[in-house]
Amino acid sequence: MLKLAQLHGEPEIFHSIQGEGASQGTPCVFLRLAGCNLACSWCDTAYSWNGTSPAVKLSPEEAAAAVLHYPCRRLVITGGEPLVQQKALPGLLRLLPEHFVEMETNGAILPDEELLHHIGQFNVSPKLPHSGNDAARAWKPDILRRLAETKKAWFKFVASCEEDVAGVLRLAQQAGIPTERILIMPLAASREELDIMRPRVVAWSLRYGLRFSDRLHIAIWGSKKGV
Ligand SMILES: Nc1nc2[nH]cc(C(=O)O)c2c(=O)[nH]1
Ligand code: SF4
Ligand SMILES: [Mg+2]
Repeated sequence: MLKLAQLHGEPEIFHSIQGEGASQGTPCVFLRLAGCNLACSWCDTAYSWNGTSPAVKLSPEEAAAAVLHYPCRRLVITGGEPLVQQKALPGLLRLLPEHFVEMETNGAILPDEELLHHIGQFNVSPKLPHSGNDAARAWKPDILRRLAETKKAWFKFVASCEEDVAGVLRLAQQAGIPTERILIMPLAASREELDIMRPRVVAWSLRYGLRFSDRLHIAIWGSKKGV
């Protein structure tokens, strides 16, 4: 069984454009799993792991049917941290052989070989000290190195100040992350915060030669969930 986040009384599966990262703007079906191995102070999906909204259990067949409801052959598996449930995922992905699958992950759990085979793109978002997590739990250079070696991974870092960006470059080097695979993204939970942060992050992106990622779903829908 898969445990999905619950939103408005339903398992959270929705159709939207990818709001962040290397495939920003692409139509995708999103499936949000419950549970996380970290606890970021600014998490925008805490309801998926902090117990305020109980998870919904779906069989692989039920989850695949809900995904296939949408006329879209690109799937984003997100959370929470989807790799907490990695053993249950091949059963779902075998039922979706025509889908290209992206996974949003915090990069602190290593996907096994079977899952590496199924996932076409990892959107890795390693957590910096400003996330409030214990660094030894959140920053796993060996796992990030392995993900970088797959050549399927992009690394998006949430930045709130210029020191964060300098830190990203230092840490990325330590974890074997190629500079051209890094994106920096504004820390923002609302459209207002995003409007303030976007020009700052763009200026850092130019200064440090790093790719910028917007957060289109926040720009368009604000802090609304399930979009
Ligand atoms: N449109 C849209 N794009 C997203 N990219 C990553 C998301 C996430 O919550 O992981 C997300 C999300 O929740 N919505
Ligand atoms: S890793 Fe992601 S889902 Fe988990 S607490 Fe941090 S932001 Fe939230
Ligand atoms: Mg998110």
